Amino acid sequence: MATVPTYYVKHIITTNPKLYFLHRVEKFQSLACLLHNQEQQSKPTQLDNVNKSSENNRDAKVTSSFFPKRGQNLELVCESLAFKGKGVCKVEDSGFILMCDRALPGERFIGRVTRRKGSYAEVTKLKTISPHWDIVDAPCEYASYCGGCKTQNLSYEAQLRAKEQQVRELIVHVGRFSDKTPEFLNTMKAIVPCDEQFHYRNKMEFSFGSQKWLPKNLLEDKQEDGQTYALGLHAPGFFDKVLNVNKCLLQSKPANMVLEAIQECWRHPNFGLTPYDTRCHTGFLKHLMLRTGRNPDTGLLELMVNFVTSSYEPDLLKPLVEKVSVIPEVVSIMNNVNTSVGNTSVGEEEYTLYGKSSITEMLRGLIFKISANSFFQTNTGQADVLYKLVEDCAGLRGDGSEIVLDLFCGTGTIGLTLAKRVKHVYGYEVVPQAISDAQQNAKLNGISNATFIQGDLNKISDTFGSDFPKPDIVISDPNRPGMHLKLIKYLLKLKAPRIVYVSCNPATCARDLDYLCHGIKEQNIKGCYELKSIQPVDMFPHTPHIECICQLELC
Ligand SMILES: C[S@@+](CC[C@H](N)C(=O)[O-])C[C@H]1O[C@@H](n2cnc3c(N)ncnc32)[C@H](O)[C@@H]1O
Repeated sequence: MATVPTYYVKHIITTNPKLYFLHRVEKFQSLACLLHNQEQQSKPTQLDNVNKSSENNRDAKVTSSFFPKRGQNLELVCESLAFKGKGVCKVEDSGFILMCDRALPGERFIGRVTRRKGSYAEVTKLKTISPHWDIVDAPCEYASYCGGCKTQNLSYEAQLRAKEQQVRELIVHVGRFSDKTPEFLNTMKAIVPCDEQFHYRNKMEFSFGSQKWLPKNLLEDKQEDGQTYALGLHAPGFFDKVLNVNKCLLQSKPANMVLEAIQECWRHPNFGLTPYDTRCHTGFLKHLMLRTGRNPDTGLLELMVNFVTSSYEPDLLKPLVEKVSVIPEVVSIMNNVNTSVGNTSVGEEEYTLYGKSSITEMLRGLIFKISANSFFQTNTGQADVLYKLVEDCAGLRGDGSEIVLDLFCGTGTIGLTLAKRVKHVYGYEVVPQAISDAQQNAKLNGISNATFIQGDLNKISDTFGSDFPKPDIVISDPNRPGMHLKLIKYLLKLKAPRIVYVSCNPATCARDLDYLCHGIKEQNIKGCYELKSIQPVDMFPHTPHIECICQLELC
């Protein structure tokens, strides 16, 4: 029988959060079984007791292997946070793992098993018996049911601890780095907190929907207005239901003024505006994207409002444009027209309805132009901190002699912030618009030693690298799936003296670090890097996202 190579399985597992979790759970499971077998088999377990008292219990002889069953109610304690901020609960003795959305470390609660997935099960929280450790009041009225800020009622210090612990576990279990050596203490740095824990997002995308969503306990009180149309955030797990939101504490104050102004008027019957219905593909308004930047001359906030619609009908948008253009910070109103049935906000056509077609932002002393669809780090303040750390890890000599290869360069931000201290920067990126923004950003800042090339780094050929000199430093900042194996192999062959790996997914990051440092055994490829440091950075308080900067040096 043909076997699938382990490196391939590992690559797939860490790219897919669900599979990754399963894999991790299986590791815990085997450990738990091992420990369990060493214990006295006759000892009654808490698990047995729960089974016996359960209404669903058919037979007192039911063994732990049949546990838990779908629909069963259990009393659980959350131990830690895992992927996507889900709470991890273990059944005492058996170590069976249950995952519960919105359960926080230390919380004792009653949960109902909704799905059993092989070696772990999913649970829905029914009732909290005693709250989690480090409980705080969530300032946002939607925090307990909006999918965005899952940990707003966990103290910020506890959020940081949980994130740091996740990175550490991944580096040890997936990356195969030992945390038992004295060097590990120096390698694994403490997480860098975010100074601004609210109003830090410079971009928010809200959706218009024809079906307002409310959690069950609020249905009776709040749907008296008879309104079914909503503008807000997608209900967790639903592509067609929208939680109506009048204010989001993660975005800037002027962005909230725009949201409120639109909420006040868009349903007015005289305007004839309809939300796009994602099931029957009718309706006009799809998304409202709000981007906040800063004017480089005055330092004042400036806002772009982008309406994503299913067709181009500027007259229909006129009342909304009039309403928001009076807000002093609004300097750009755009219309992206997206005729596809998909949920994306990038339009096939783009129109300027008011003011300019882009806004600006400042980062590490440079000015960046941001258009409606260009990628830009969503937390500007913390991006400044992140880029400073990247520069430190790059360890530039500063004599203008080095070559930097900036992989997944987006609009060129990292490479451009390093350009003044190096000989040349070569940036690679798949999105053509981002490349053109990067070139304009270089011009805007008077930088002539940066070249940006459009290309797909998942599809590199054997000739990749022939059009630039061997780099001294490689910066790699991929999106969540991490680096493709082809790119890893290229880097192992290239042997640049230093790699700075910036990651927004610690699972794929740990996997890629394992390849670069320990090699790919099945392919007889040796690793040739040493992990010098791994620095988690909190870019997004109250959410499960974690950024990491890793410094690697050629052995
Ligand atoms: C996390 S962002 C980093 C952007 C940039 N370094 C920054 O800090 O603003 C990842 C970037 O990788 C790009 N990207 C994703 N897949 C890619 C691929 N296969 N080839 C090249 N670029 C890709 C995305 O378009 C995005 O701009």
